Amino acid sequence: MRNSVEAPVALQLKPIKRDFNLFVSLHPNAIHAYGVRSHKFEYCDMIELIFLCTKRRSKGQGVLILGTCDTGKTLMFYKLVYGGSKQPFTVTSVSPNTGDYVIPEKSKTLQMIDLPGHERLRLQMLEQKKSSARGIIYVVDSATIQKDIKEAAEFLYNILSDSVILGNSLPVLVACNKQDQHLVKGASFIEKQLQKEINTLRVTRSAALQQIDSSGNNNTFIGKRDKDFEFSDLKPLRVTFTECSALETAEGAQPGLTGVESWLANLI
Ligand SMILES: Nc1nc2c(ncn2[C@@H]2O[C@H](COP(=O)(O)OP(=O)(O)OP(=O)(O)O)[C@@H](O)[C@H]2O)c(=O)[nH]1
Repeated sequence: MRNSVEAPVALQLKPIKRDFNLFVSLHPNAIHAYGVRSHKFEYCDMIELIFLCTKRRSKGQGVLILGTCDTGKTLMFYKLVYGGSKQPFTVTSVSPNTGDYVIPEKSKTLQMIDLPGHERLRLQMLEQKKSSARGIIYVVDSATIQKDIKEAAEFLYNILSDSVILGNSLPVLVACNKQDQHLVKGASFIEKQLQKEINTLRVTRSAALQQIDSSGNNNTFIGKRDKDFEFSDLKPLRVTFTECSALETAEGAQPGLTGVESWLANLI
């Protein structure tokens, strides 16, 4: 994880001695970190305090495109990175694809990273790339989601319970792809189904882990303990849903990737 720290201008200050009350009034959030270890506030405390005040949440430029197999991640990647100029014939990915996406009208660039959906590779690849991420697009196939709900929910659960992703509050967009097909499920239906499945998963996963760790301490329970799981319970991590279609059809079918592009525009 990269932490960017602003230039410690206060290092140029002369060593000072101040009482604890002044320290508290300078930085109330740091009381917990310092406690009442010392009633004197020294030069080295000042340096630590400056660090605490200027430390920023790590933010990479990468946007991970994740999902199970054949949901349309690679096609989406090509559409975003190369626009309409390249409509590739995609095959099952075994390694990441990376390329730049320039946000229209902002002249800012995000690095799109399409990761393989194969179950043997996806967690390992996520592990390698997660710390450089600024956001995650989780792609589901809206035509087959009912049949594949367990696998789709399980991978999403792994993502949402990851300590780095939770710790960095990475925004997650669930892209309900292939909306150009007939009889597909809409975003709100998919959201409810995923919530239901994750609700079950978090109980079974926690129970399994409690058998291993009798202390009962594990970080895999996401959401609130006293109610059914809802994505909104993960705040400050934001999970949003959009309907999209990565495939360009002859009629230029809607919704295309409009929802994905407006979400990307708000990432920077
Ligand atoms: N109808 C339709 N087909 C799509 C859409 N997006 C992708 N596809 C098709 O779905 C199939 C799988 O697409 P990929 O982009 O290779 O899927 P992937 O998620 O990268 O698959 P893996 O590499 O196995 O993880 C291809 O035949 C695509 O043409 C879409 O929006 N609509």
